[in-house]
Amino acid sequence: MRRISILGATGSVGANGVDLIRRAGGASAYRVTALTGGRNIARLAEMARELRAEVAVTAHDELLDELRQALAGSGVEAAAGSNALAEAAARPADWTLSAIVGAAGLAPGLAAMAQGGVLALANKESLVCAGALLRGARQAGGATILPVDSEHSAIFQALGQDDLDSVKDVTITASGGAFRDWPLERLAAATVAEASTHPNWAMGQRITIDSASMFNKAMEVIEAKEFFSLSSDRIKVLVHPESIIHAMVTHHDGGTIAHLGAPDMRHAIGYALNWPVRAPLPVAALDLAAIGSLTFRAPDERRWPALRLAREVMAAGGAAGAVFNAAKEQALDDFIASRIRFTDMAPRVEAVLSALAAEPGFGRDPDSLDAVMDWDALARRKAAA
Ligand SMILES: NC(=O)C1=CN([C@@H]2O[C@H](COP(=O)(O)OP(=O)(O)OC[C@H]3O[C@@H](n4cnc5c(N)ncnc54)[C@H](OP(=O)(O)O)[C@@H]3O)[C@@H](O)[C@H]2O)C=CC1
Ligand SMILES: CC(=O)[C@@H](O)[C@H](O)COP(=O)(O)O
Ligand SMILES: [Mn+2]
Repeated sequence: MRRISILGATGSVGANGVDLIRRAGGASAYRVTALTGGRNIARLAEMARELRAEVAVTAHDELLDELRQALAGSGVEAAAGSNALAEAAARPADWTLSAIVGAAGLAPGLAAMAQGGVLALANKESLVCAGALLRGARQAGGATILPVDSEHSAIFQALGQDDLDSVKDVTITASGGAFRDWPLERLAAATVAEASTHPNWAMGQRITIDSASMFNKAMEVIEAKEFFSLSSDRIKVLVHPESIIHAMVTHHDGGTIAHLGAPDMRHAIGYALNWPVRAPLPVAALDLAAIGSLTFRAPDERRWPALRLAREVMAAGGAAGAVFNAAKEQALDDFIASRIRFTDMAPRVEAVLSALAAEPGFGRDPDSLDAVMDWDALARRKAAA
């Protein structure tokens, strides 16, 4: 029986993964090694009981007793804290869904890679802050990384067996998020509630706000560079309000292959779960006649300065990705806590990048998890200040 683990099971991507496992037969179809979560102990315990997980882990030490009580009599081990998270991720599993939000997903993701198997990667922050480390782990441990971010899954699927040398460029689409059509002068007053709605996708709050600021797309451009080893000039962004086309691959022969689908993450997660086989999934087929038309616009960098920052990060290389991600996470925390305005986030991240560019070693790829987390901590402190 295939062994699986889901890191971040209680979140939006994680719960979609659990839904697919449940529909495939749950504990009678898969042996569930580890399920992890954060603060949502009731949900974590319920999932772990249902799927008869070997271990359930909360990231928070202080919630261990609550998790133990919720799992009493179930036979599921309970554990807590960041070390326990990495230890659970390191237990043998053939397939691990990396769906923790933020740089907190990096250490458990690397631990899962070290034990081999497939890492189905939704946690884009890992590739943004530690692309070189993940590539190294892929080579060293014999692990396979499959993309779960919808655009990267779309590129992967559109590429098929084609050689990257035949590819002129790839295009990642962006919905434009909550404020796509707002007048620019209104953006400074955008509230957290307004930024936390998405026109097409149901997702966690953080990525939803990142969609509105376009930091999500900025991260995805860097993710595409790291995942597919493409240079920045071969990765384009196109605003596509309907979120039906997720990505396109354009070849030197003039052909463009697009990947289309309903905005439902169970497609990308299920594709990675069943890869290399295409199994049926509970995802609605497209009715293009009902949709009628698909529209496109060029991205406006005045509205979305994060896109320009992504290009600068890719040009800088080295620790820039780790600094960019951490400064963005801190700026997002500050926006959510109403300490800064929506429009303050990009200038804050840009200021941190400029300030830390002068630090020794900034131009070198961080060569260990500790080195990445040192840059991460420094960037957060700078952004908070
Ligand atoms: N949502 C989506 O459709 C998509 C998401 N992604 C990416 O997937 C990842 C997950 O996103 P999403 O599911 O929306 O996020 P959610 O906020 O919905 O879920 C995040 C998960 O991570 C857990 N978590 C939060 N903080 C920590 C921490 N410090 N340590 C360990 N675990 C933690 C949460 O636990 P708890 O809730 O119990 O506190 C939850 O299980 C992100 O990297 C995102 O960018 C990519 C493409 C699409
Ligand atoms: C589902 C997914 O992959 C998200 O990253 C999505 O793409 C967000 O939508 P935006 O296009 O608005 O960033
Ligand atoms: Mn995406």
